[in-house]
Amino acid sequence: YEFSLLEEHYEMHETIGRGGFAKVKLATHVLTDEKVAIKIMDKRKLGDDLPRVLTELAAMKILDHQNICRLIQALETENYIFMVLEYCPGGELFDYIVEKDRLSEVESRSFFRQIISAVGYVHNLGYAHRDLKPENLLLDEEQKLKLIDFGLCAKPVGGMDSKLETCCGSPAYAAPELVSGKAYLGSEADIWSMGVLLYALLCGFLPFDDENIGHLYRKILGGHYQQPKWLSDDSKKLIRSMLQVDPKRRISIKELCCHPWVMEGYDTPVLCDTQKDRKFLDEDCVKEMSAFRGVSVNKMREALLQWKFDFDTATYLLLLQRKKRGLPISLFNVV
Ligand SMILES: COc1cccc(Nc2ncc(-c3ccc(C(=O)NCC(=O)Nc4ccccc4)cc3)c(OCC3CCNCC3)n2)c1
Repeated sequence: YEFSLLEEHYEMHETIGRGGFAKVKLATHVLTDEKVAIKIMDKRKLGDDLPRVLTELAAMKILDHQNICRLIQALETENYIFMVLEYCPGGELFDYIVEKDRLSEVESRSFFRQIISAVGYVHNLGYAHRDLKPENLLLDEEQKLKLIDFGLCAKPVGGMDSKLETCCGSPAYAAPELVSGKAYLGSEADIWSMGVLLYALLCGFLPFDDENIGHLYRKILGGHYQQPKWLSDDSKKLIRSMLQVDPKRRISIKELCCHPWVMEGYDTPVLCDTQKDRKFLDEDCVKEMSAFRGVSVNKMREALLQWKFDFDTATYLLLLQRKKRGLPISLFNVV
């Protein structure tokens, strides 16, 4: 029934994640044999959260950055919304840190620069993420980070939302102004969460942690945390500048991009703009698709440049992914 259209193009596999009201299944795009993650949302269960999902879908169609998990196709049926998303074979950054106990300053810096770039890009578009944590940072096949918003908490900046802990699980990464239910700026709250993230990368545990949620809130509002002896002075200073209880005293994204600790070993500040350009299409992929679909190259290019996130957009993006991985992109012998 509603899944049949999807199942013509994707072979569904196991569920790899369950969020508030979303389920994510691993799937294979039949035509290109590429793996994808399909987020399935039941509109009947979404209730008054439906507008938030439509906001996220609209955001995903705009977000186009090398460190953000990209939308491949969007499909709406009577009762479901399907988001076909880039599959990240490396899994969650959370598991990567747990496995390695904690990361070196060099590796933490490499990851943190990618996080700054992705969050800065989202902020420049007027969005805030609001749920930055290692579970929402995935690793692709080149160990690059991809930001996702699994808990469906992405909202336009400035929104007041005291329901955070309900839709986004543990508030260990949540800023003081957020846990105290005050009105807050999403971009400032994201900086606090990035401070908690950097601490988690360098230490392997959280700065504020307590199984009793009341004690956890008190620790966050107090802003006191341990400084393990292995932390360098520069990393302690950087973390301190992000974990400022008063949001107005917190370092900004712009200052982060060229902070001495962030710049160490690199000769360029972090760039928050995208390296992708939607006006440019890969001609090999367009040609392959036009031959396969029996339409002219110009017609195929025109259709793809509309970025409708339909089955053609999906085939194009997954062919491009294959090409980037050095795999053949001929569609005829894949079917
Ligand atoms: C190999 O073992 C493993 C093990 C685990 C995972 C994987 N791979 C793997 N790849 C891709 C996904 C995925 C991508 C995007 C979205 C999403 O919700 N996008 C929407 C989105 O990103 N909005 C947005 C982004 C930025 C700003 C604003 C809005 C959801 C899921 C995945 O999910 C599994 C969950 C499991 C629970 N923790 C989180 C990930 N898993 C692989």
